[in-house]
Amino acid sequence: MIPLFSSVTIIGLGLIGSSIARAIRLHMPDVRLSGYDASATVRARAAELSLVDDVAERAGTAVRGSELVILCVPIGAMASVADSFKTDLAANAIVSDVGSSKASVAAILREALPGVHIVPAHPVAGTENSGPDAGFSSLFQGRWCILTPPEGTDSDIVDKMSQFWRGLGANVEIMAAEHHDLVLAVTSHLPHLIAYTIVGTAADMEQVTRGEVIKFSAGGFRDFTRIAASDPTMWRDIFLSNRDAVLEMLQRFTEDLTALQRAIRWGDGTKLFDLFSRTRSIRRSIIEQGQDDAAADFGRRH
Ligand SMILES: NC(=O)c1ccc[n+]([C@@H]2O[C@H](COP(=O)([O-])OP(=O)(O)OC[C@H]3O[C@@H](n4cnc5c(N)ncnc54)[C@H](O)[C@@H]3O)[C@@H](O)[C@H]2O)c1
Ligand SMILES: O=C(O)C(=O)C[C@]1(C(=O)O)C=C[C@@H](O)C=C1
Repeated sequence: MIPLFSSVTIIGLGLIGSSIARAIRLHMPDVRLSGYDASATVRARAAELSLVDDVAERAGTAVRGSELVILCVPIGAMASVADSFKTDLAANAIVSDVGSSKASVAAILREALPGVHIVPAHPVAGTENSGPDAGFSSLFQGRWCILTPPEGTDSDIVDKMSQFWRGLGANVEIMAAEHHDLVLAVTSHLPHLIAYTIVGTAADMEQVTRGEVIKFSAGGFRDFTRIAASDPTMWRDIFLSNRDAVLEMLQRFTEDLTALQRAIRWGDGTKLFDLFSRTRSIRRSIIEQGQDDAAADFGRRH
């Protein structure tokens, strides 16, 4: 296969950046990889792990001569990072990112990098862990990567980015950034908000329950604590950047929760049973589609 890119730069060498680097090494071994991270500790660790061929001391040095630059930093850092390397970008370089919300990141990149080919992406794969040691090469295997190219993007460039993600093992879907943000608000952002809330509430209850919440945590609560252990910076930025879609979904959710509260208060067992049966079948169809936790479980174990 003709290599899609001869050189790729990864800015931000944490969970996602280091997983992309590892997957490129595995599936596209001829690609010249360079990287940069704002943290000197992460840069040193990336060099120790040989995640990339060159760990630069500046973002501008890392992107020089690169055909593809992927921003793997928290959403709140996208604008300043893009600004820091814009004068060093090669002509015709493609810039992409992996941010978990898309419309606001696309606007930030468009403004910071006028005239540059920008193809925002979101690999819908991850774990609650962060940093260069948390990444693994199979993270994207069989997972979705959603591309949200702005209208008018050259179709050859979109095809190239689709092939790139397929090359890393992902399935690719293309959609509008606003639609992505609405879908992910319900499938990813709201579940995280619920997990953060319930773990916070339980922690606040510790005095009343004499420490027994943590002591007897098993099953349901334990699953929530995994999600609620996710990176605070990353999730703060997701909620601030996808505010409108999250608030809309939260409104719907609150209404549904109130309906369940009524069902419990009035002893409406049929309503509860019907909902729980419907949700059980949703879980089963997710498993049948092969979208279970296999990749994330692998990452947690290794
Ligand atoms: N964690 C997930 O499950 C997941 C999944 C898909 C997409 N994402 C998105 O990927 C991005 C990165 O998330 P992650 O989980 O890899 O986080 P991470 O904390 O593991 O890594 C982020 C890295 O970016 C570096 N960084 C921060 N500011 C920087 C700057 N200004 N310049 C250069 N480096 C900087 C940090 O030092 C860190 O090493 C986020 O935008 C997030 O929304 C995360
Ligand atoms: O499995 C997890 O730990 C995740 O939360 C991963 C998850 C998700 O919600 O599915 C989190 C945020 C990303 O943008 C993509 C994936």
